[in-house]
Amino acid sequence: MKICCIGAGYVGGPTMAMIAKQCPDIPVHVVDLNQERIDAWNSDSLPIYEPGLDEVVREARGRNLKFSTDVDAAITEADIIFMAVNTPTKTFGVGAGRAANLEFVEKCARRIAEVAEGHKIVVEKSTLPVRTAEAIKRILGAGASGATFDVLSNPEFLAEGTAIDDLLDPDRVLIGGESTEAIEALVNVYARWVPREQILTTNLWSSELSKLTANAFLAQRVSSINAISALCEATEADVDEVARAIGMDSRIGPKFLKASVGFGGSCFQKDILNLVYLCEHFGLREVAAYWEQVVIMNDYQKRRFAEGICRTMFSTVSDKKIAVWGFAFKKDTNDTRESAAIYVCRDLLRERARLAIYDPQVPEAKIRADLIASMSNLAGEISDLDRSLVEKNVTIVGDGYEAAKDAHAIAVLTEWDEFKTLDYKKIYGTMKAPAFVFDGRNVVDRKRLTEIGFEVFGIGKSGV
Ligand SMILES: NC(=O)C1=CN([C@@H]2O[C@H](COP(=O)(O)OP(=O)(O)OC[C@H]3O[C@@H](n4cnc5c(N)ncnc54)[C@H](O)[C@@H]3O)[C@@H](O)[C@H]2O)C=CC1
Ligand SMILES: O=C(O)[C@H]1O[C@H](OP(=O)(O)OP(=O)(O)OC[C@H]2O[C@@H](n3ccc(=O)[nH]c3=O)[C@H](O)[C@@H]2O)[C@H](O)[C@@H](O)[C@@H]1O
Repeated sequence: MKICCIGAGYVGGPTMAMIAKQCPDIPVHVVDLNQERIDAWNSDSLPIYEPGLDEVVREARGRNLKFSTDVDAAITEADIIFMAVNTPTKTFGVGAGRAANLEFVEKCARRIAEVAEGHKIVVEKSTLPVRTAEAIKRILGAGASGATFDVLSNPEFLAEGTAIDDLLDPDRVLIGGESTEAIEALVNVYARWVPREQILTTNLWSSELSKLTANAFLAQRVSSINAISALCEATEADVDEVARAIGMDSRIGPKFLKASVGFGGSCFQKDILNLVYLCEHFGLREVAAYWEQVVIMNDYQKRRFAEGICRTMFSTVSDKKIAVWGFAFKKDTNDTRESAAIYVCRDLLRERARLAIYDPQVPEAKIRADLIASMSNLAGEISDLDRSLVEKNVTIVGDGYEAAKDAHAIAVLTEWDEFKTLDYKKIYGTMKAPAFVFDGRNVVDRKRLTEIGFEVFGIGKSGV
């Protein structure tokens, strides 16, 4: 048995590294069109930051884990082919801004149809709209090579920052398909380390839809607690106390109730918008509107945070220095896709603030590229004014202290652990007074900081 995976990104890389680690006798070949990414996977500096990933890759790479750009060879050799390519929101044509762009998945399927021989199991690892497998089966079936295929859906539930633990000890593995033999072949791979009762098998469509539904439910919890955070701020209730009180109800549960500046990441928004598009496609207008509200609430939360900063700082942040702590969409990742920080920074820049941004993992070029992109229109155009705001009003610095020096305010946008243990007395001494802290993640010790002299505003805490 041999495995290949097309797409060496945040999902393809870690999932295949884990399979290779747990199944030393199965050769695993991960391929990508992006040479730079493959080179990084073959180096000591992996393309993604993920706690524990280095060790897993180091153990398996060179033994039974290989990274290359030779897509055709990988397809030809493999018995099981995973497709873990990106499925971003469409930015053009019908469904722009909502539907998933299936171009990359379709290209994979066409390549497989062209070069495969014999029998292959093709696994949808990417997150896809329900009934995509129907299209994939047709594309594979139209190939001239005479190869035969089974298509399975095996969505991935790992979260960034905890990917290795999630892969090692998943709540469940989900496999949807039509052929019992194909399902069994994939079950046997995961069963090397995941207890059988946690490997769920379903029909293809339930599996595809379960992935979108899981992300929609998770994001809905964040939007729900964020909606309540606004009410807390108006009523002197404390959102962490409310979350704790409701989370102790075993029917609600305590996880995913952390109020924040808004959820980010490559998937929540795109998957919900995709769900909304699907519902509209099937004429389910009320269902579409229900789920869309989760994204609308998230946009409101990001906007509300930036507006709160301006309002609190005497209604102007123009020419004021604001330290931005954290740019990744959550801690323990270098991923910035859809990070709330991008939109908060954009709004502050448009108010002419000067930003000193620090993130322990995100490189300067990435931060600047994200800010430029956030100011561009759909055609990718950016006004001279917006470009000069990113060029002149943004500096990227090496730590939280440097960011806060001479600043009027600190905005905490990612919950990196290091922000809990900084020397706040020292920081206070270097800032302009009154020194504001806007904690978008509720990570700082409000009481201590207030005693030092800071004016602290949190999410769902009375104040901002
Ligand atoms: N990022 C995450 O934490 C999770 C993502 N997912 C889903 O997994 C899928 C992949 O996501 P990411 O890994 O984050 O994306 P990514 O953008 O990090 O990686 C995708 C990779 O596929 C490559 N690629 C695209 N077309 C190709 C082709 N025709 N041949 C070879 N390589 C090709 C790209 O060069 C890129 O390196 C998406 O559908 C996403 O929704 C699911 C669970 C978690
Ligand atoms: O399909 C995907 O891509 C993945 O999306 C999420 O994983 P991820 O986006 O990596 O990270 P999460 O931990 O879910 O956080 C998402 C966002 O919500 C925010 N969040 C999360 C939890 C919470 O209580 N409050 C909150 O604001 C985080 O800060 C982050 O910005 C899901 O948790 C994974 O199960 C799924 O596989």
